[in-house]
Amino acid sequence: MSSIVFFKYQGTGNDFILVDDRQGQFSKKDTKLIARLCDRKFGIGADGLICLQDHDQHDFTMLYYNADGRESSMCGNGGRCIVSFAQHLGLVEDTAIFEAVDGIHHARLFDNGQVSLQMKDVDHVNKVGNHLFTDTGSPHHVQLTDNVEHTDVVAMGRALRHDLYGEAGANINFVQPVTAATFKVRTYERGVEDETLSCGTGVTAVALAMHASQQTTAHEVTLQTPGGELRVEFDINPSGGYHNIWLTGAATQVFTGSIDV
Ligand SMILES: N[C@@H](CCC[C@H](N)C(=O)O)C(=O)O
Repeated sequence: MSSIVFFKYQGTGNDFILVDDRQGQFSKKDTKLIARLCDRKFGIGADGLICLQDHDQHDFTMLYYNADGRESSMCGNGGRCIVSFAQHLGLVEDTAIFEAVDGIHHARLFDNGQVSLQMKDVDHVNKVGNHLFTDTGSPHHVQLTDNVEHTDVVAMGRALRHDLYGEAGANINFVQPVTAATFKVRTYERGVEDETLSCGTGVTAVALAMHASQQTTAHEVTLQTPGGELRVEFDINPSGGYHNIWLTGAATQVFTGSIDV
């Protein structure tokens, strides 16, 4: 039997197991192991697992795995958490540059525990029937609803995730406008196959989709999720699309430990 040292983080309630894999010893191909570590009854419990690895030019590399144990696309809240973890390890001070599956990310850390993460540029927000779709590092369906609190996010999310997007799936966001620049959001995440308390790439998609569909004219949007508040700022490309997109919110270490495997 061996043991794994881990660090548990959460970013607006989206929770992750962080592993310092600079020695390259973690079994990254072991889907069953990662799923078991993320299991809330048989493991540590988390929406995903993130490995921090060395990078030859930048501060570190981020590898992201969903709770089902499979490597996936970008995780915005996880990106904010790994930046905070890198500061904890002494790898960065108040800024960071790292590589993730969707490219290079810049980040800023603030004394109040907030972390801002620059997201990849977004060229298109597509309107399809009664919803919008965009890719902010991960694929997101965005759908307006009159009452997000009473929306059956799990049942509707699960159905749409498969019916509209097939095997690969997408994350499904339900949105309710609150003010001219504030929206309530609940997200069903593929790979977790459940609602999570917030989703960073999800609220980024919502902010851009609300702007693209004229639900807001603001370039700084507040997103209220069940796990807390996030802010998304962006600039508009003259030819369409968005750049200089920043996601900001808290990222906190919850506990550390080791687990026998
Ligand atoms: N929670 C994440 C998104 C993680 C990836 C997603 N589940 C997928 O597979 O597309 C976030 O904060 O962005």
